[in-house]
Amino acid sequence: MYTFTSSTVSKVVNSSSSYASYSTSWLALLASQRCSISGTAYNGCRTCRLMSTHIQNVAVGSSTTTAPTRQFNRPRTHKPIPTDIIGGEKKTWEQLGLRKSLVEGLVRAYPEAVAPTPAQALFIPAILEGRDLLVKDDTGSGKSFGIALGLLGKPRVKYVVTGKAEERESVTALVLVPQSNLAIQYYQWLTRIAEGSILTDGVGIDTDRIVQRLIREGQEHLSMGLRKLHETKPHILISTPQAILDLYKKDPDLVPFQYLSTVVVDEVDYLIETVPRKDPEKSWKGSYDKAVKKIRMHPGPTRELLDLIYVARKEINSRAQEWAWKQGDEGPYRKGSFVGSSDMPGPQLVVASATLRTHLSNYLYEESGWLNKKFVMKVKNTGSKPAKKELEDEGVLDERVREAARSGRVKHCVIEVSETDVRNVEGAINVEDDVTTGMTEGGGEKLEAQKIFADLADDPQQQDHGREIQGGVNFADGDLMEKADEEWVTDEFVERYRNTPSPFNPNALEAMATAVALDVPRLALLVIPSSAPVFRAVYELREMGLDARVFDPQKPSVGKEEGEDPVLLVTTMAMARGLDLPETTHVFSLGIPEGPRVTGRSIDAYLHVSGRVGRFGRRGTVVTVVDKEATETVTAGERMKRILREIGVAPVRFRQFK
Ligand SMILES: Nc1ncnc2c1ncn2[C@@H]1O[C@H](COP(=O)(O)OP(=O)(O)OP(=O)(O)O)[C@@H](O)[C@H]1O
Repeated sequence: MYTFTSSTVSKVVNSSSSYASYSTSWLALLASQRCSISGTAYNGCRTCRLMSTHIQNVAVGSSTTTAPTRQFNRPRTHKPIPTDIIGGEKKTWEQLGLRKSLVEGLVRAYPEAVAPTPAQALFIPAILEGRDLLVKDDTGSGKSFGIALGLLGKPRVKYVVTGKAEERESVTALVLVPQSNLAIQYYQWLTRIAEGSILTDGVGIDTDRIVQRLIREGQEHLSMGLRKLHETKPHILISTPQAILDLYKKDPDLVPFQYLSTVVVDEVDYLIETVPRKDPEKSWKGSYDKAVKKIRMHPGPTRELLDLIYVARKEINSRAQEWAWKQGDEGPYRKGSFVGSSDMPGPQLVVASATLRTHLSNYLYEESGWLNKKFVMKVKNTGSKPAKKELEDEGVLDERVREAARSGRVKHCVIEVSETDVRNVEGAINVEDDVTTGMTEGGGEKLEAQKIFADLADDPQQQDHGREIQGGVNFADGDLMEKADEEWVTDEFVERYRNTPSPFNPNALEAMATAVALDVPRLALLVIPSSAPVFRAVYELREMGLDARVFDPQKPSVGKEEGEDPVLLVTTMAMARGLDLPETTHVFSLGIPEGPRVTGRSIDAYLHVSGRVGRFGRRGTVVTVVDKEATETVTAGERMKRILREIGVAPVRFRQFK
């Protein structure tokens, strides 16, 4: 499907003149090894010589040799090499290989982090060892936090400038994230831990030497981050793939890829799009082909960047694969071969997400060419869930999902709204008050839902919210956002919003506002579609009397006192990925995330949205508000029930509604 080897190299190389130095280091490495394919010395192997000529040619911009291109549908003959590892032993932080001062810093900054989770106990040593890693575990289980710790535990990369005696520091680890909120979160964790450990070390702190972020935040351009990066090279650089690509094209020496020790791709399934393989005989093959073609034409910045960083690995993996197809199992991976040993060129690659579907895993292992296949570890769900298939065979799935809904820490509610009615989706199960959700904990006053609706209905201003435009029309706040201050709202905003129809369904907003007023003790999060205007949503919710605010990761703790009005933070699906807001008890979603159809994508999207609560053993409530009007035979409520069933739970009744 996705061809790599020479075409990628040429593409990559043509876009950058500094590729030459990068490929030279790889060639030196190649020359010092025996060929893994022919088994002869590198210089005596025809394939190696061909390859090196090819790489040298493309490095100077004159690709003449064509390396073999992999065909997507060739049979896979080699055995899968990585082993899945589930769970791990209980260990202390020190036993994982983290140095004492770092652990002291961690415990000082995060006293609750007394011990690593089973998954962290597995992947932190693997990070320190330099293994490639695929980490898939529940939302809020500590993946990103553990990865950040592992990176802090790695030795600093230094290099000697040719002709000079001095050593220079280079960026050791590059953390790629989809958006600025997650970058800020990483940054905050890392600086807090580093500050704690430096206190222990008894030396001053230069945060810029430890971590920097290079990312566009709001209206801020990259220039500030670039200035810092020019002055000091951090141990860990957090950025987006696009920002690093832009930087590489402009100034490839600022973050030289050949010195990187680790590349982390967090929320990998968001950053790299893949599609499930389909049976060529089936009728929907056409749509699959179309999707594949689209990805080939627009591979996206993450693929582009990783192709660039792992260009040498791609060539080696590709040749090894070719060899395997010709020779049968294992050949290129045999003992003593440098393919797949820790000597493989390129930095360690760590990818993580709560949702890592098989097609993405397959792509990473079999097609991307980025992984060091013999030195890779897969750490997956440490919570044990029975396979859905097994449950279905036994005919117990429904009972199991109902039980999971009753006993789970997170309650999933689905509310259907129409012009005249707001009610729980049919079949939502009742749970005891004390196990519900934090609904009663320190909570807001118990108001009657009907009363609030009556109030809203009486308010002529609320009735004015137009219904002409609904769902997903983006009234980009554009220029106005620039002027938004702490309080976010200016007269200009108000003026514009008053005079334009709302893109939101007013019934859904009202129902949600009511649920917040009735049930949220202090802090909740509203996640709206990525294309929807956040400021507008905040404006409308404020008009309804809620303390709604645009989510700002720089001040996530709202710090309201008990008894005060709850705060509702508003953000988009894209900006919510990976966010950790421990104080949040409720998350609201307007409509089916990535809906309206039930697909792997919408199920994963729901998992990420709902995963903003119930993190690290906490409890929480997820409320999805959908439109009752059935535009098709299946209502949105029924679709949401299907999504919940897919993730192993049933809807729970939101008790203040019918
Ligand atoms: N070993 C630990 N002990 C106590 N708290 C921890 C530990 N590891 C992580 N945490 C806390 O767990 C919370 C969730 O961590 P993190 O954001 O890394 O989860 P995640 O698995 O990456 O979630 P998502 O999939 O949503 O991105 C954070 O508040 C973090 O401080």
